[in-house]
Amino acid sequence: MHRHTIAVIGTGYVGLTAGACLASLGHRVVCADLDPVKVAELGRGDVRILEEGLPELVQAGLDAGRLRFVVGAADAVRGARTVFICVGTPTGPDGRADLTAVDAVVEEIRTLLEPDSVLVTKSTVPVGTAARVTAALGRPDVGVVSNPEFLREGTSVSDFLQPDRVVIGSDSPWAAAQVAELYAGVDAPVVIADAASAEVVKYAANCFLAVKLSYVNTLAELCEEVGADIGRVTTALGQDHRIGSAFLRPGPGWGGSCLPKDTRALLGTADALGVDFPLVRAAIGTNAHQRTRIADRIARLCGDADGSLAGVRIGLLGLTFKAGTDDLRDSPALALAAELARRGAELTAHDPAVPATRHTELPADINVVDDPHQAAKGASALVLCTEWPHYRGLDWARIAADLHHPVVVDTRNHLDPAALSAAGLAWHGTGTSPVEPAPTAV
Ligand SMILES: NC(=O)c1ccc[n+]([C@@H]2O[C@H](COP(=O)([O-])OP(=O)(O)OC[C@H]3O[C@@H](n4cnc5c(N)ncnc54)[C@H](O)[C@@H]3O)[C@@H](O)[C@H]2O)c1
Ligand SMILES: O=c1ccn([C@@H]2O[C@H](COP(=O)(O)OP(=O)(O)O[C@H]3O[C@H](CO)[C@@H](O)[C@H](O)[C@H]3O)[C@@H](O)[C@H]2O)c(=O)[nH]1
Repeated sequence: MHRHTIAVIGTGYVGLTAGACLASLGHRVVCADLDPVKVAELGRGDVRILEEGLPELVQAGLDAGRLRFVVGAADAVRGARTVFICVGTPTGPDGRADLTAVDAVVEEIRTLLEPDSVLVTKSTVPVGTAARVTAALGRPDVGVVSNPEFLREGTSVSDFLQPDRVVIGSDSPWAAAQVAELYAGVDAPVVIADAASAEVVKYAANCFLAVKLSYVNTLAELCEEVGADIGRVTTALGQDHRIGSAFLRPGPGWGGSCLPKDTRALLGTADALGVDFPLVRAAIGTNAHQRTRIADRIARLCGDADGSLAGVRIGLLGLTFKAGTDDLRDSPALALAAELARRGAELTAHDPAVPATRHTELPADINVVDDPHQAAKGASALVLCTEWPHYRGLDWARIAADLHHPVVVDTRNHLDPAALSAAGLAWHGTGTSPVEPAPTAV
């Protein structure tokens, strides 16, 4: 395998994972970020994000002398044959992806790129960006490639090294081939496409997943109305290989740094092109409906008939957008918390990845505690928002004694209803019938 010299610009979830994984494949990688504190920490092997296996991989890269961290893109691109842009592309004021950071990197390195090198966008960027980058570069010798990233937070390393596929899009076949070579050590199909198709694939995948989840969440609502069980429905549904069993778990809605912003961005692109995409719009609307639906349910259980929760104390288990990550961006738990607070609830929350010291990142009306049992103390309901595995093993008898009302709302059907019932708690799952406290327990 050829060993390449690579620059990675941006050391967030994607850049740091890509940098460390590419180094583990034998390449020499220089990662750049704007934040000097982060660069110094990473240079010491100090990884501040929660990603399984990433600290070890970064340390191994540093020890082998194959991974370095520098401040600023300019320093990183010197001597690099391939440069990956991995900076953020958040939602802009019009709903479309804001390309300010991508444009800034291109402007910064335009004249510094090595002759005949390749510039790759790994950031999620709207269709047309490769053409825009090519025009801004003004460097006919430099190949421009779209190589969208499909990793999930929490499992970023294994997703990067064992992906379902690698997508490489370019209008320059030599540049696509050069990027494909970097993945020689990865056992996955490589899809070579034109740049526009590669850019579309990324949004197509995330929006499909969002549609699938909104579909499931509405099915769950339907199941509640008719007395069916969403677990049984999705098991049978997923056995149809045309549908697949992944991504069928109902919950408080889909969140995170990608699905919400990428659905908005695809709609923005479609709108700008005069293409109506009602499916994606409906998926977003259905997702926003989940917080209202769950808050209505909580209000029925321990608030007023009019939906108010004035002065009602609620305990929340989980704040991150899913288990296994410390990321709070667009978390459905926070959306639900905001809705509950709007109705007057007093909130105490626990999350293993959000110690009380991170309270400054949260709305002031959420009291963060470091012990899940504390979240239950004096609350009228305990609401599970994030599926952290250890929540299954909580001391339910103690929680039953501490709760003001013995009610647990499990938005993800993560807990064991029998264990809760035996401890004297009512379990209210999603898309299924509630389980009342066992008569012997009360
Ligand atoms: N987070 C994910 O799971 C995921 C997965 C696939 C794709 N993506 C996409 O990848 C991109 C990055 O996402 P992320 O979650 O890693 O973002 P992030 O916000 O965690 O990290 C971005 C990093 O880029 C740095 N940066 C910004 N401008 C820079 C510049 N001019 N020079 C050097 N560094 C700069 C920032 O300081 C930050 O550290 C986005 O487009 C996102 O949509 C994210
Ligand atoms: O059955 C499921 C699966 C997921 N979710 C929720 O859906 C959201 C997104 O989950 P996931 O896709 O695992 O999170 P991300 O890490 O944001 O990954 C998505 O977004 C990334 C950024 O674009 C892509 O690279 C990934 O392929 C894509 O899965 C979270 O709130 C999950 O709790 C459910 O409610 N039920």
